[in-house]
Amino acid sequence: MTDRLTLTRPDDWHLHLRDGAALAAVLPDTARQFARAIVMPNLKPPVTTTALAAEYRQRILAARPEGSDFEPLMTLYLTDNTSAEEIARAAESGFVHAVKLYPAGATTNSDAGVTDLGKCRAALDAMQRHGMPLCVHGEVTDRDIDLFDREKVFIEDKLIPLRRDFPELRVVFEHITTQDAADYVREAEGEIGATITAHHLLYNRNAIFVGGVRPHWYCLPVLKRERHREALVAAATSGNPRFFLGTDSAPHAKQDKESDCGCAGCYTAWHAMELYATAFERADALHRLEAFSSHFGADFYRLPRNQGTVTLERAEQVIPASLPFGGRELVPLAAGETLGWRFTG
Ligand SMILES: NC(=O)N[C@@H](CC(=O)O)C(=O)O
Ligand SMILES: [Zn+2]
Ligand SMILES: [Zn+2]
Repeated sequence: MTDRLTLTRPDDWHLHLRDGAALAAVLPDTARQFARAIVMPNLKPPVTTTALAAEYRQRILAARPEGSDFEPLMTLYLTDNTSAEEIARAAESGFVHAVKLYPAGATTNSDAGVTDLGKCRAALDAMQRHGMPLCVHGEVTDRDIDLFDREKVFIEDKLIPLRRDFPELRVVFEHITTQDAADYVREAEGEIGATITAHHLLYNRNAIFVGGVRPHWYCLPVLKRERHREALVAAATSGNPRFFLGTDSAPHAKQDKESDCGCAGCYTAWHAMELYATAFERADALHRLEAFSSHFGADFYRLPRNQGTVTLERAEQVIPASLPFGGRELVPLAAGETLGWRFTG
C-alpha cells in the first residue's frame, strides 16, 4: 500500500474565488495546493472585459499569502454583446486564458449570461481564430427539461451544433456529471477537454438526501445517479488526456446554503487533493492521479507543466465543521468526516 504520493504540482482548471473578504478567506486554501487556477468570472457584476479581468487579477494577486507564487489564469464572461475586438484584446493580454459560457439562468450569477448562442457568432468566430478556449457550463435552462437531464440535452441541442458551426473552436466541457458527457468528450472530433470535480467522483445524488436534505451537497450540475458517477471515475482514471482536474470549488456562506432557497456550490478547496486521492484510490488508480491533476490540463491550455512537486501522506484528518469566510462561516464539503490522506505541501 502506498503511504506517500509525490506529484508534479497540480493546477485547478475550474475555480470560484469570489471577491473582497470572501476572496481573502478562500484564496490561501487553493494557493496551498495548486500552482495555478482557471478563475471563473461569475462575479456580481460579471468579469466581461479584459480591463475588468486585469483589475480582478490584481485583487487576487494582492490577496495571496506571503511568499505565494500562485498564478490566477483569468477568464471572461461571455454575453450576447461580447465583441470580436474584446476577444482580440483578451487574446493579446497574456493573462486571459479562456472565455466562459453561462447559458442565462443556468447557475449562480448567470443572469447576464448568453440568451442565444446565435448572438455570439462574432465572438465565437474571433475565439476560433485566436485559439482562445471556450469553457462551457453545459446545461440547458428550459424549465420543461428535467433538472437531471439538462446536461444530456445540452450536448444534443447546443454543444454538437456549436461545434459543427465552429469546428476549430477549442472547448472545455466544464464539471461534467454524466456518462453522456464522458462518452461525448471521449469520442468527439476536434479539440475538446472536460473538467471533473472531486465531488462528482465521490458522490451520487443520494448524498443530497441522506436522512434529510443536505444543502452542502447541492451544486450545479446536480449530482447524478451511481452509473454516471462510475462513468466519471472511469473517464478520470482512464489516462485519456481530455479529462483533467477542475474542482469547481464554489464557496457560499453557511446561511446562504442552509436556507429555504439554498445556493448551489460545494466548497472543496480546503481538501481538494485529498478528495481526488480518495476517489482515485478507490478505483485502484492512484498511478493515474498525477497526469489528471498536473499534466493534462496544462497541455490542453498550452501552458508549461509546473516545476516542483507536492506530497500527500496517508494520515487521518478531520474536515473542519466550518471555516472563516470574511465575517461569515463557510462549511466545507463533508464537514466532520475523516479523510485518509493529508496534503503536506
Ligand atoms: N457549481 C455550482 O454549483 N456553483 C457555481 C457556479 C457553477 O460553476 O455553475 C458557483 O459559482 O457557485
Ligand atoms: Zn457551472
Ligand atoms: Zn463552477
